[in-house]
Amino acid sequence: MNPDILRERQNATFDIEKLTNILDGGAERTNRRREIREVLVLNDPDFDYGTPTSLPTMILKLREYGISDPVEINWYKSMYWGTGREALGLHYVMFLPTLYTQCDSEQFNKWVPLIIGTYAQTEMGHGTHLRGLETTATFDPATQEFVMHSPTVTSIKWWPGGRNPLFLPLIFLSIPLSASLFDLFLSGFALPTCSGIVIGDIGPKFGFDAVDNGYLKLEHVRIPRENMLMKYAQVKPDGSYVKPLSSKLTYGTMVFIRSLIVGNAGIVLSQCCTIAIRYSAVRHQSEIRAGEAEPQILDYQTQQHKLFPLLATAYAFLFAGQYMIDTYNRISGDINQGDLSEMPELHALSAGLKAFTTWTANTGIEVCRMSCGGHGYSRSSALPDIYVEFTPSCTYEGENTVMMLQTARFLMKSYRQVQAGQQLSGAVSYLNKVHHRVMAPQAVSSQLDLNLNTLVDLYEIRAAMLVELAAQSIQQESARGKCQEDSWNNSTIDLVRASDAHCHYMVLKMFRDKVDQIEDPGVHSVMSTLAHLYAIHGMGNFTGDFLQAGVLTGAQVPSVSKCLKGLLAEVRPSAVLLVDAFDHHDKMLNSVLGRHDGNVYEAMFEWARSSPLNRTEVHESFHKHLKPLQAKL
Ligand SMILES: CCCCC/C=C\C/C=C\C/C=C\C/C=C\C/C=C\CC/C=C/C(=O)SCCNC(=O)CCNC(=O)[C@H](O)C(C)(C)COP(=O)(O)OP(=O)(O)OC[C@H]1O[C@@H](n2cnc3c(N)ncnc32)[C@H](O)[C@@H]1OP(=O)(O)O
Ligand SMILES: Cc1cc2nc3c(=O)[nH]c(=O)nc-3n(C[C@H](O)[C@H](O)[C@H](O)COP(=O)(O)OP(=O)(O)OC[C@H]3O[C@@H](n4cnc5c(N)ncnc54)[C@H](O)[C@@H]3O)c2cc1C
Repeated sequence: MNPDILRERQNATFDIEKLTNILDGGAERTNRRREIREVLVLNDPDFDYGTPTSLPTMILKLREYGISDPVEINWYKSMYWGTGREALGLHYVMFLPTLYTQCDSEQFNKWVPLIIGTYAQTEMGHGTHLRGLETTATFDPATQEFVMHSPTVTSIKWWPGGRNPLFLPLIFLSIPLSASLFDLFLSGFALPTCSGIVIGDIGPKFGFDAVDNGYLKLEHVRIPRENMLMKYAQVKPDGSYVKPLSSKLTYGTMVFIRSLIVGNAGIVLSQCCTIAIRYSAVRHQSEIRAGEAEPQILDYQTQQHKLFPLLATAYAFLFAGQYMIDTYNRISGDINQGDLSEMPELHALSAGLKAFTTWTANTGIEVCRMSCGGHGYSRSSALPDIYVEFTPSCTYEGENTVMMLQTARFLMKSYRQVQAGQQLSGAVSYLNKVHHRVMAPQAVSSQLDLNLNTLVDLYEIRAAMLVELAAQSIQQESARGKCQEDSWNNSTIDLVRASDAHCHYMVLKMFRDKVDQIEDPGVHSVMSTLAHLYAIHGMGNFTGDFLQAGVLTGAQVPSVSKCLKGLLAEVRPSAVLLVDAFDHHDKMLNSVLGRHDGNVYEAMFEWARSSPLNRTEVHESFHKHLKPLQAKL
């Protein structure tokens, strides 16, 4: 083991295993996750790590081991495939969940055990604006069929992931059927028997290469009436239409996956922090004091400033992900029982946190990569591949700006309810105080009150202020004679800013609540330090907001920076231990720089030597191209 890494792991001030247990949701979950990883994957003789041919093996193994719990499926898949996406991802996180939530019982029993499928909602002309989808579904009572058709080039289904070229069970959305906006259809197209179907691949992408994103053009293709997913809405044999409780129930899968993405952003950021911080502990470069040995780059304050706030953010997002999925499970359970009262709040929370966490993690991956210098640009670091695979999450499952504006819709509606004298509950209850809060500057002291609860309050006031400013912008636009839609559009910069601040407050609040639950003194202390770092770092980035909200004075601004520096130094001794607690296995991280043993240079040389370009002393291209040319010169 590299001596630097060894030294970093001595004198731990907290129990790493206990922190890993907290991240997993308990010691039993940690043990089960490791059992799946060590026994069912790594020690399985059939396991050939992540090669395409192993996809069928993976499916059969999941059945052989009786792994059916969605989270355990994901543990197995992520160990099998490492940090990359894989062809079945969409099947597990969109196709199956849609069948689980939108099939009636007969359809569920008929289809769920049997098929692998994709989710074709987006069209070439519309991804965000679902009411603009053009694919038609016309019911033919004479034959009890729906005629599916792509009337225009822009209506061609575009992007469905995992578009199996041979057999194409897919769920797709078509344009409105009477009062309902969308209905989901399951269409088992076995290509040889279905004319009128044109499918193909949409071509090379920025990444996401393990997933074959395709296109689908339908020319008056007929499918049985029974293929409409009929849990919430039905078309009867006589063509009459039974409306769903809410047209938004069709959007349920998107809410589910957005809820998952919040935790996934935390996982991906934790992977990158593991790589960058372990590497920074073994990389020596330049000098701090003339004549002394080159220091670990982790001892440079700028390196700490790049990485430690991201480390704190990774923990924050992992805890936010736990909260999000718990909230999703609770509210979707109520929805299943017919209680839709919290559906708008679930939509607003999942949409906003999905955008907030993916935007932040996306930027953070690049900071981690660049903090590793040239070796960060090498594929051996895994960081370029992680970035390429993660960055579309800012676009898919709801483009982030659009998602932030969905949250803003909910915030504006809540603000108007407060103005009308209503008492709010839930995540927006802080708006109840928006008119009564004394936003006077804190005590004249130039010292910041570092109590975590106080910091949460400051973020709450900042969010409330920005919500009010956005609402006032809309009111000012209306007062200038703008229609409601133009008043909204002319305020969307403020609206996104308000949603971002709302999400920032929510994430810090969740972090604080999680820290409050931690009983072990050592773990509580180090997590409290990270939560403070997360809060203070945000205050440094958005100082203007806190000054404008009147909760920070000009005299206190220097202490924000001073406090930040102190917290960076406080985290330094525990940095490697904090990434060890994420418990990412070398095989899954697949990074020469992030190895648990820190033996980077030896591994990098071996990695380079294994390159196909190094299979022969002289590359074949010399003999094929250069040598003949030299002979002619
Ligand atoms: C078996 C399970 C296995 C689980 C495994 C466990 C773990 C997995 C681990 C990791 C996985 C993590 C991540 C996964 C990684 C990758 C995922 C894999 C692949 C990704 C492939 C990508 C797929 C896709 O992209 S599918 C297509 C996605 N498309 C969208 O999201 C469309 C976005 N656009 C919209 O949603 C629409 O703009 C809009 C928001 C619906 C707006 O609609 P519209 O009506 O036009 O506008 P509004 O007038 O604004 O809204 C009207 C009204 O409706 C309310 N509303 C809107 N949406 C919803 C909703 N979803 N729910 C509830 N209510 C909604 C809105 O608030 C408004 O209401 P109001 O009028 O009262 O204000
Ligand atoms: C890797 C990948 C995989 C995908 N997999 C699937 C899949 O399996 N199935 C599927 O159905 N789809 C899939 N998609 C498609 C994805 O869901 C859409 O790309 C996404 O919903 C965005 O829609 P769009 O591409 O039409 O972008 P647009 O909505 O055209 O966005 C372009 C720009 O317009 C802005 N904009 C749009 N509307 C508004 C508004 N109301 N207010 C302000 N600004 C706005 C956006 O902010 C953005 O800046 C995938 C996409 C990617 C990248």
